[in-house]
Amino acid sequence: MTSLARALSNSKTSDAECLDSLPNAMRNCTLHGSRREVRVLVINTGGTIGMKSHNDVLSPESNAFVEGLRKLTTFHDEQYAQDTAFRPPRHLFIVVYTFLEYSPLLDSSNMSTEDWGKIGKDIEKNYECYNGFVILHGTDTMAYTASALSFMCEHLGKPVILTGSQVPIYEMRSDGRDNLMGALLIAGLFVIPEVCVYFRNKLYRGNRVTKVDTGSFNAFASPNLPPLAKMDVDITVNWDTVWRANTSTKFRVRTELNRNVGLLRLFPGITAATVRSFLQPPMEGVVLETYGTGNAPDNRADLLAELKEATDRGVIIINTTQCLRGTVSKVYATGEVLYKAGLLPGVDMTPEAVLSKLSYVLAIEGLDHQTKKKMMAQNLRGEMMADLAGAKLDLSDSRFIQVIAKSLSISCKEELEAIRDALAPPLACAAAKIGDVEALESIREMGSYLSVGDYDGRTPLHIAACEGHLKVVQYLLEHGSSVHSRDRYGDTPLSNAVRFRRKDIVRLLRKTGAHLSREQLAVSGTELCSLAAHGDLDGLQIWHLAGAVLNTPGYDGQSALSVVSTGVLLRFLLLPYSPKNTPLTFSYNLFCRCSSPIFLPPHTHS
Ligand SMILES: NC(=O)C[C@H](N)C(=O)O
Repeated sequence: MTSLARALSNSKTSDAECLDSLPNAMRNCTLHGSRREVRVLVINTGGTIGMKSHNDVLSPESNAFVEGLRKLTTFHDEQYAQDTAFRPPRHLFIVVYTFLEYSPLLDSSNMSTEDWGKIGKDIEKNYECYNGFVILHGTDTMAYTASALSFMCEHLGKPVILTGSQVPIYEMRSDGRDNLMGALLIAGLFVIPEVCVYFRNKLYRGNRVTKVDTGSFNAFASPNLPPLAKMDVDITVNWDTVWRANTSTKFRVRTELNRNVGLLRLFPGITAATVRSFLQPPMEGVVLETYGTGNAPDNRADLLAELKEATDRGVIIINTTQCLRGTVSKVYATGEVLYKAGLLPGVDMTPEAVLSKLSYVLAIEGLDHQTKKKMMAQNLRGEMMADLAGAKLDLSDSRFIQVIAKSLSISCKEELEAIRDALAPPLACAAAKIGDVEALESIREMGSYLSVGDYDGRTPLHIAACEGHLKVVQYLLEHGSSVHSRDRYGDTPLSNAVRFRRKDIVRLLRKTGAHLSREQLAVSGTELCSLAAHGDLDGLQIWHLAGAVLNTPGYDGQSALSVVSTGVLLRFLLLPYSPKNTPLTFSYNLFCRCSSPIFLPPHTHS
């Protein structure tokens, strides 16, 4: 453990102590200030990836992972860490990652709901400092943790990627190195706002996976949803499948979980007494694993009566299939009896996802029983197939695409889709520029992703933020645009709104969880001093709204507060101020939550 990591694990350590123990590498990294530097927080909870063998059995080894990685040149670029003058060429990315190691490290069989809460809270605490998060975790219960985190993380806008391995990373033949490298790259370079599992070159939605193999490196499957991304020679992200945030609410983690839930697997000959005792209070939510498309014996009145009695009492029972793939539906009389007994269909959810969804929904205070049942039937985080009735895209419905297709003599579906994908981003940007919500809606109806940027990586949200079109910004946020997208200059919609002084948009973006990046905060001191020196109250106000801290020193060590004239200062202090919205200070963000960083060598990203 580094001295800083040790300082961090002591909750009584003051911020000043943390700063004192800051290693040189960390100080250096603040000087790099490259726009191509992305930051990832790795939370190490344990699992085989960091285990060593003692008396022929594997168990987690504390304080060994970081030092082990430092010795691997692919995982740590010492030269970059030391060379403060080095500026990477513009087409290269540097992934700077930091470890937060839990104590004790756990075999994932020892994980509990409290551990899920701790991970969630650590993501929340560090949310603004990092582009993405990697959770090192044992494979045995990874599907449960990934599902639970997917529900606990509300309005998530950044990637949270769980990974681990089947063989410890210290061994000659280990899948851990590839898994960690892939997870770091995706967490750092892609805005995939989901809790995911990365394993064996594939990125899966976390609440869709299940562990299917004890011995293969291909340990996970996502039977009802294709992978979100594949890391072959190229990294291919299936953006059509990626879950969109659809929100203008800030990220938060809900750690309250109801533990009165359970899984019951039906088998021929199960007795009514077994079912009765399982459904006894305090049980509140049950995942019933049934046969095939959700079937149970319809010639067992005793069993069905126990189920009915429990649902009448308010126990929520979800009908899921024992099959690995497929969905629950009302095809057979043996399935219909379960609907009549008050069970809800689990559609195509995995048992892990249903269990954690129940645990999450049942713990939400202030919801009546009916609302909780309704939530269980809703697709909250992409955990189940949406109701597709009427949602099927028919490209020929779109007149615009039809006209273009006709003039190019194109008729096959693939070619039409290619045209749509090529045209949609610039069209959406043009619609955002003129504030045309209806045009954006039509483009979205064609099946296009409104977060895709133009040739400069500028998304419709960047453009609407510059132009000050509040309604468009609101619409885009509610339809999957990410507040964290960065254009080729490293600018975010928030920094654009600040530059063009769009206060109402800055407020909305902040409410949604947008924040200034480390680089923007680092230069904010000088910018604020300049605004203060010119008596530009409006400019100071907008930076303040965006989260800049007014006493951040500029290049000469002076802050805006020391530069500003008294008149302006007094006017400024009259601004409405809510302690809840106070941004974390720069030094707190940057140093006190970080242990010593490790540098990945530059990665070419096409
Ligand atoms: N491959 C693994 O990580 C298995 C280990 N028992 C764990 O879940 O922690």
